[in-house]
Amino acid sequence: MDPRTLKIKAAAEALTYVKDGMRLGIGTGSTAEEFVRLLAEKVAAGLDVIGVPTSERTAALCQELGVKLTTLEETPVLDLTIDGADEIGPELALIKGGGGALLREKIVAAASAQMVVIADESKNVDTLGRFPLPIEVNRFGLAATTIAIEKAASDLDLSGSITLRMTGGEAFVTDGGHLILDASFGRIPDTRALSSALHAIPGVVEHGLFLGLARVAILAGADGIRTRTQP
Ligand SMILES: O=C(CO)[C@H](O)[C@H](O)COP(=O)(O)O
Repeated sequence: MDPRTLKIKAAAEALTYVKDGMRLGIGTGSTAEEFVRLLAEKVAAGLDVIGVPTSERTAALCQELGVKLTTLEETPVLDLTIDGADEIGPELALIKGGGGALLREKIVAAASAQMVVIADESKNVDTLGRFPLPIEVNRFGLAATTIAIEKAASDLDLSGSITLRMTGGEAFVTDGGHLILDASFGRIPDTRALSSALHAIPGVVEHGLFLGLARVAILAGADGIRTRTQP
């Protein structure tokens, strides 16, 4: 089955979690975009929901397709966030941020009563870290922040390249105006320790480890849909 079909299947299953009147967090990325397309069809058929987009890109798609939007200022408590992921590990710990929206994605997920992750089976892993961990950093002090991240990683026996994300020959800039460092650690056995160590570095705005946020992962594979849950 081609990758897009799998994404659509996962997105369609996620729609069953959406109920009339819900306040939604709406994720970013190609899988989340399939969800927005299906959601827009339901909205056109009469479903009444309102959403907080996790990126300017998602906001633009929602506006184009007629999905009503709000902000966390107007609607600070959400019922459900649907979003993709780059990796889904034990206890539904995630790596996110491949699309560069990790800061807003984490804020929106944390403001939601439930987070449902949608992906194809290839994103399910035994240990997080094969996908480079996105770390959003302030522009100021980039070199010093990078050294501090290397030191924090080394203290946890993690090593690997840490590279500034580029796009079209220029540094990638997030919706919040920050930069992204992609850290290729290979394996991250202790995600909580790394999360705490990164949060302790002043130039780190946020990182792509999503711990204790996802409650459901909908995984689409050649054999059908599999749902993983985390109490
Ligand atoms: O975290 C993300 C964006 O910041 C995305 O959810 C993640 O990169 C997965 O994207 P895709 O569905 O395109 O594989």
